[in-house]
Amino acid sequence: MDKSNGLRVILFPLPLQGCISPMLQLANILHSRGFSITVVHTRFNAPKASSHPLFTFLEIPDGLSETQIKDDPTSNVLSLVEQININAESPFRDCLQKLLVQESERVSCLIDDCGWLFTQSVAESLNLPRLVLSTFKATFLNAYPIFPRILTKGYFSLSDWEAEDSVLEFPPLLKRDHSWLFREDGEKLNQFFDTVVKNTMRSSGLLFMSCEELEKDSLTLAKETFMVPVFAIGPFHSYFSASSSSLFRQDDTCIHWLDNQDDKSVIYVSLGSVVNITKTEFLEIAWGLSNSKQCFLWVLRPGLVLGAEWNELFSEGLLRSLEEKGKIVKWSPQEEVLAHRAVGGFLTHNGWNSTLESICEGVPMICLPGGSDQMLNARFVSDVWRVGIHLEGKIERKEIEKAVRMLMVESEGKKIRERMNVMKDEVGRSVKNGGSSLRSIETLVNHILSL
Ligand SMILES: Cc1cn([C@H]2C[C@H](O)[C@@H](COP(=O)(O)OP(=O)(O)O[C@H]3O[C@H](CO)[C@@H](O)[C@H](O)[C@H]3O)O2)c(=O)[nH]c1=O
Ligand SMILES: C[C@@H](CO)CCNc1ncnc2nc[nH]c12
Repeated sequence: MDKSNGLRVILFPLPLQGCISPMLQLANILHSRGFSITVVHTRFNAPKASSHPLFTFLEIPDGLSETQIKDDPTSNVLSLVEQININAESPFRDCLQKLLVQESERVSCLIDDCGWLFTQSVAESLNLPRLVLSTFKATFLNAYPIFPRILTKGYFSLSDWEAEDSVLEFPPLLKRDHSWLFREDGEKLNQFFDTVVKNTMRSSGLLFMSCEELEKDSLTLAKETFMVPVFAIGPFHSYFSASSSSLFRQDDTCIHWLDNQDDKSVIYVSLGSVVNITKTEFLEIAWGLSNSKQCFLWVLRPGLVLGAEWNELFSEGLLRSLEEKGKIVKWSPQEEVLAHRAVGGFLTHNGWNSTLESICEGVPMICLPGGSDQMLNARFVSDVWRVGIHLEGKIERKEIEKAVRMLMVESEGKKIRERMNVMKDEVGRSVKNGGSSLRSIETLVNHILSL
């Protein structure tokens, strides 16, 4: 670890697993460059301070009641983000004000999630520079300013069969992806995106957990769109594991189970921390996996299936046939799983973190996006990079069985795997000596020092 440079950076993640992990990776990167780190966080989904002894953690109230927390507010991300944006504003302002007075080191800047709507104004009122972290692919954030145009085109109401062709405004998205993109109220989203865009344009810089090897053009476009310095500083998974920021207890028994499986024989199945599926979809996935006759490791997160606690929907017969070939856990150490020699494929919802982790470990994917940026990530994986198979929203046992077999045993799968190996090496170079992300971090550090 480098020695301290006498400066402190304040970080403030959104309280979602997919936002906390990249923020703590950023914390590790900046700490390794000599910055002291304070992480301000809500009580809800508080990161585990004990996993990060090098950083200072400060909790602020978020106004969520015990009943709201018990009902799992992450089941509607936009409502949650709206609610905590209202509740956390004044506690955050108080906390930041106190910090700036009490802190013995000079505070260089605030870096927080693009989903916080009040932090730009708070930082300005305290004369503190603010940088923005987007936990999405840059292509997705670039779509925020053109959202009103997309909205008026009416793609959202198209039904699947009308919508095979691509969207001029937002490649490589297909029109049919749009009905899924945002299942929320368009006007509400419009306002949200508009605020994010305006705040980002007032900020001192924009950070992405991404790299030039993945999206050079989108990064250039982001610079032009938001007119602030842009830094692509990832993917750093092989250096600072995202799993160390896990909010839930990881079931490590799956690693021992993987140890007993053949090389590249297991399909890992996980839909991330917020996506929900219906009971019917859940059973179709279960039968699809079982009928594929391939080994699988399935993260069945409590709360994943709407209206179910955990695995009570399995009949005894189905459970028995699942257990022949599979292992089911509530939460996995995902990066360790993807890095395991026995894992040969990843059936994923294509959250940006999962997508990056899969690329870093060279694991080809089956894409089952659940909405928002996942629709876009999935198109890149299947249609642009061609390192995965898209289920096209068909959560049907036959389709799942077909895709699993195609990826794991057929010659098409072999080609996809070869392309993924090439991509893994390319993207891996970004964080090695002389790589684009390492250079970007150097520029970022100098930028922060100049603020
Ligand atoms: C289910 C499961 C997840 N994880 C980790 C892997 C990832 O680092 C992280 C999940 O992040 P993501 O793959 O981005 O997915 P998710 O939780 O849905 O993330 C949200 O935030 C992401 C980043 O903004 C978005 O790209 C997604 O669309 C959004 O839904 O949690 C585990 O370590 N073990 C697990 O069992
Ligand atoms: C409807 C969503 C757009 O997908 C906006 C609020 N959600 C979010 N806003 C900002 N960062 C996020 N990281 C994960 N979810 C996020």
